[in-house]
Amino acid sequence: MDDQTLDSDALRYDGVQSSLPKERGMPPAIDTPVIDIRDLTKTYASGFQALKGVDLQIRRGEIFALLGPNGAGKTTLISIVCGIVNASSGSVQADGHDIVSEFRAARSKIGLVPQELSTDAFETVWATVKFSRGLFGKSPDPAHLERVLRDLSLWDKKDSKIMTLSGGMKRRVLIAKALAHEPQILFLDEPTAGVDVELRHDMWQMVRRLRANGTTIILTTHYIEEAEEMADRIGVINKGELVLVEDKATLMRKLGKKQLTLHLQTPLDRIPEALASYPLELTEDGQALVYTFDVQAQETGIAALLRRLHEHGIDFKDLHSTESSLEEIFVNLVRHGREARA
Ligand SMILES: Nc1ncnc2c1ncn2[C@@H]1O[C@H](COP(=O)(O)OP(=O)(O)OP(=O)(O)O)[C@@H](O)[C@H]1O
Repeated sequence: MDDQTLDSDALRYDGVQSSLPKERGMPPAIDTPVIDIRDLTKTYASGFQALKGVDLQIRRGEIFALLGPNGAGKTTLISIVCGIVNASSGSVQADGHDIVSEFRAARSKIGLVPQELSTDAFETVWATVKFSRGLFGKSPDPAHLERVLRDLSLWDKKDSKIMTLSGGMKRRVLIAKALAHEPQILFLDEPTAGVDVELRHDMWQMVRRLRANGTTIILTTHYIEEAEEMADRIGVINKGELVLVEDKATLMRKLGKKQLTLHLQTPLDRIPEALASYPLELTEDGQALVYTFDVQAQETGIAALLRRLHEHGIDFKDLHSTESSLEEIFVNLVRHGREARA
């Protein structure tokens, strides 16, 4: 380990902020990005361009969710940061270390939980996590490994061969392996794809615990629910381009729409002409009017709409409002991206 690594570890645990410049041999400021990706491109040998100039800065200690449809480039991006795939151009720094010229230092900061367990079927759980720690040149620390296995409810399986474990337990082993060398940054590639609800919640809990201890978490997911539940910030990637990066709350406020549903006293068979200028929809059974409005807008138009309804003798017996979910926001973003390119 070099001095800078030691210093930045100390800095993290003390929680001391420093803005002293790096050139003077001081550790990087705590608010410098823990992962700094600049203009990253990847063209595979087939000629396929999987990443088209991605810029992304991950903040220290955050949970960042990378969302994107199949083939968007999520795994490619993670694989480059973890040194599994070479970038075609651009640069990546992990905790101040260039992932190419300072590979070992950069990689030792990172834990990667891949989508699938490929080897180790004949190894015991204990042997495989011990081996993973050793790979990064860390001195043995059975107490740390025990903590990790206990946290993941794997302690009583420590002497079992991996091939004898259930799918969910194998997933936990992947996480234990990634945590064995105490990384500051943890990548989870589709952590809960195909796992049951209980394991998914266990994983969410574990992720929160790790974050509380200062670990930065980057997860890719197809499950919008997961991003909505877990993430501090969300990045959406589509066809190799980062379409947006935003605080989750801001994203939901900015792009979210609200809908007001008015349940009518008397069903309508169509929306009256006089209300045609309003963004109103009549439900199929004619029992309710749905009004969509922008959460951001200063004037929602609700008061005027209600007055108009009253003037036209349309009474309602009940009303309720709903907010669009992250899922709707995501689908819209990806769809609009496609339309813009078409
Ligand atoms: N070794 C390779 N050679 C050529 N093309 C590849 C290679 N690996 C990935 N690709 C292509 O690059 C694109 C991005 O793949 P990637 O695995 O990064 O997507 P993803 O967002 O992780 O998808 P998923 O959600 O399905 O896992 C896809 O079109 C894929 O077919």
